[in-house]
Amino acid sequence: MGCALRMASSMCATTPLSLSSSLRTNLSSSRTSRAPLISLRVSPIFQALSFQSVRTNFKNPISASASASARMAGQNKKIEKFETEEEVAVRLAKYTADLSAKFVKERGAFTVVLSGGSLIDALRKLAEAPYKDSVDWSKWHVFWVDERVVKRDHVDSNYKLALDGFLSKVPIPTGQVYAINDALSAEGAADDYETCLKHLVQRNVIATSKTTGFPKFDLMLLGMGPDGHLASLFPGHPLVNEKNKWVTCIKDSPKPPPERITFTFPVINSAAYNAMVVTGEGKASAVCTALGKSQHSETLPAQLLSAEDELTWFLDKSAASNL
Ligand SMILES: O=C1O[C@H](COP(=O)(O)O)[C@@H](O)[C@H](O)[C@H]1O
Repeated sequence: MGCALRMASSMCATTPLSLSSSLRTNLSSSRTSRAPLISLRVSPIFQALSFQSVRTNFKNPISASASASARMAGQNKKIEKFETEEEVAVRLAKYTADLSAKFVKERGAFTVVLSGGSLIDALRKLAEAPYKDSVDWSKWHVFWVDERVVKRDHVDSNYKLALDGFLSKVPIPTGQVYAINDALSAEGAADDYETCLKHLVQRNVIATSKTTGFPKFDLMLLGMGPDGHLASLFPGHPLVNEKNKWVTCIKDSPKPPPERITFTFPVINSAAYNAMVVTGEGKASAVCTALGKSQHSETLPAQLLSAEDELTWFLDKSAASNL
């Protein structure tokens, strides 16, 4: 695709600058929409990347005709159903681009949280025309709702997945992609990421929820496993009940790899907009339970998902087949 990625920062895992100074470095360096390569010694959490645009052809950008949208009574929860996964991807691109425009207009920045897994492929249309050129990528700040404790170039890395499938195709400033520090232990990486978020909240890059006091990301783009897990919050695991921490770690994930870090529910549910994107028949049963249409012996994490402004479930026909 002619897409070039250059690792730009000098990683400083052993002797990082203080977070506040590394943050200053990155925020100031990211004021230009195409940030130059940075060769400062910065905390690895503020990894700097450089992206080169690619050209793609994309016809018939919006065809959400098969969408059946239903707002659930009395809740800020919507379900949008589509015939195919392709239509989900088309709709998700427009939905995300529209929210980007809204938040850039309202607050001059757009804070977007990515998950790993199938979500990244579902974002593919956003890196194509018309959005590739119409979205103000310079205002995007990108975070991860969960990450595996592996090196960033490891096949299991959610960062690598997003980089290869989406981030390397759009010109988001290098200092605004907040990868997790892959040189730290699970506990260390979770603490480091939470500290990073706190600095960005202080600077109002990330908003704060007036209701909960937790960070209020503009949009989280989430996926759900067939077992009903989201982020790295798994059914029956005590982390599902965490009430205080923003970011925590799990060392016994039932889905490999076992060590991960994850946002907690107070942070996830404080997001302005949460988009849960689910496709495929293998998830139909969990979708049914998560949306309260069937019972399960234990509460699935996906059942606990909400949002401050609006939660939308984007489903293809297969995922919605038990509803
Ligand atoms: O392990 C993970 O799984 C979930 C779901 O992945 P999917 O491939 O079934 O969509 C994902 O959302 C999460 O970020 C990831 O770490």
